[in-house]
Amino acid sequence: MQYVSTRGSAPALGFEDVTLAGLASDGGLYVPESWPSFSPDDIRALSGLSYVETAVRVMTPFVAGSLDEAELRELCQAAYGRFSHQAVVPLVQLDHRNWLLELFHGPTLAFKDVALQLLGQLFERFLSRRDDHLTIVGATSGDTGSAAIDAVAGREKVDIFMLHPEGRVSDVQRRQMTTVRAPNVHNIAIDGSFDDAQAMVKRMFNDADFKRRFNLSAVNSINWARLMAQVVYYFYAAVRLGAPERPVAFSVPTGNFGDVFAGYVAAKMGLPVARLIVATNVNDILHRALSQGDYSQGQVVSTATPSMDIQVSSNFERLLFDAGGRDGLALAAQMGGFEATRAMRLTNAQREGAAGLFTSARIDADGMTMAMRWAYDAAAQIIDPHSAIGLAAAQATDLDPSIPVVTLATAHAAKFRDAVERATGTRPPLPARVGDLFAREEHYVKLPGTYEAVTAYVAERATPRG
Ligand SMILES: Cc1ncc(COP(=O)(O)O)c(C=O)c1O
Ligand SMILES: N[C@@H](CCOP(=O)(O)O)C(=O)O
Repeated sequence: MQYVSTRGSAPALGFEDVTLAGLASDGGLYVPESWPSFSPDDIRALSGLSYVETAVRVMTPFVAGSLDEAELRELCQAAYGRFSHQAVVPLVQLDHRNWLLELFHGPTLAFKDVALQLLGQLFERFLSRRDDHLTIVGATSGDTGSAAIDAVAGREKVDIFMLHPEGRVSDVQRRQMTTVRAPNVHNIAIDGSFDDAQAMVKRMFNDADFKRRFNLSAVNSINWARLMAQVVYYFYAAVRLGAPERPVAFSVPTGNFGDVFAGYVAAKMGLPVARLIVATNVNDILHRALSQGDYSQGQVVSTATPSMDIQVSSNFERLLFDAGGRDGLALAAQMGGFEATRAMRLTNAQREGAAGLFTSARIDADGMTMAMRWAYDAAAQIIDPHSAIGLAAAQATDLDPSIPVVTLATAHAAKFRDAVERATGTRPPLPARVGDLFAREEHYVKLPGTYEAVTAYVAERATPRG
């Protein structure tokens, strides 16, 4: 399998190189040169398989040329062996039509673990083949940071620098990052938003000299391997609900457009996905883009769903590329325009290409609270605010009532205890695996939100290439 850049001028690479590169050298994102195809029989054959075996079947075409099936299985077993639920991602029924796919049973209690536990294994395997060292720089609005740190803490061939927006993540999220004691882990709180942090990370990748000197790689969903691992659970859930015979809709709380783009990939591979509901909070750039063609960056507003307080969604570029006809050079010009003016209109081809599968909803604080209360009162489920945004969007979307709707439950309620308590009157306890979080000592630096301050900090501590 070869991968091409959404901006059309970086060299095509195989899976191993794409995983280690993160962002393409022309500033674009890597996507497979064509989508693997699963026939109805291939999908039927997934029925009854464990999560690990489903993962091996779904991901094998994407890693071809870099890992054989036995190697992939070994890495998946190591990654998903650390989940606390036998099913890895259990499905829970809420009513006759609504389901939750619980993606938060990994070590750091959010869906990010599903991909990042595997990415940690992939880095280790590929680096041992080439005797190399990586510097990971990442941006987090709360969950990617802890999941990535957990996946690479203590690994000899990797240093990780994680930027989070100071004061804009929950206490549990911050402590999950800053209480990890390992010499290769560096936490940086910046004065700014997640968007500022993400822009800095991309700028470091686009500085060819800096990228080469420190051998930068990415753990954010700009890294293709992140999305590949997330495609698996769409297959796993849909097969349990009757695919390929019965189509299934998914509602996805969305920020950086990675999770829902993985659903698009599953549909492109042949999974009968009836709808992908893009659920945003009031930071609604994606809702405006999909419903009106207006992709313009608004001011970020802090909400009770901090992980989705995002106004520039990295992976939307992947959709614009694929749905718009895969013209990389045209997209490079369009994205250049966005980077200069912070606004762009989708082309007709991009809008039509997305319209067949996507629908969107913007959910405000009241909608989120009502969904949390409904899940608690009607189905005895305590859900986190992000999952509630997804559930509210599912309930607001008009669909054929015979189609099951799966809301992706992206985080454990305990990560957002104050918001959950406000909505339901119940304070979720911290699960045993993070039970002593508030007794541990925190380690992080605060830096001004400038590129110069952050790169100077990284350059002083990262291992330069020999
Ligand atoms: C709990 C939670 N829900 C939803 C999202 C949004 O996912 P994505 O950025 O892949 O759209 C995030 C962060 O990305 C998150 O941490
Ligand atoms: N919500 C994310 C933001 C980063 O998204 P990613 O999927 O691109 O890593 C977070 O929790 O950090």
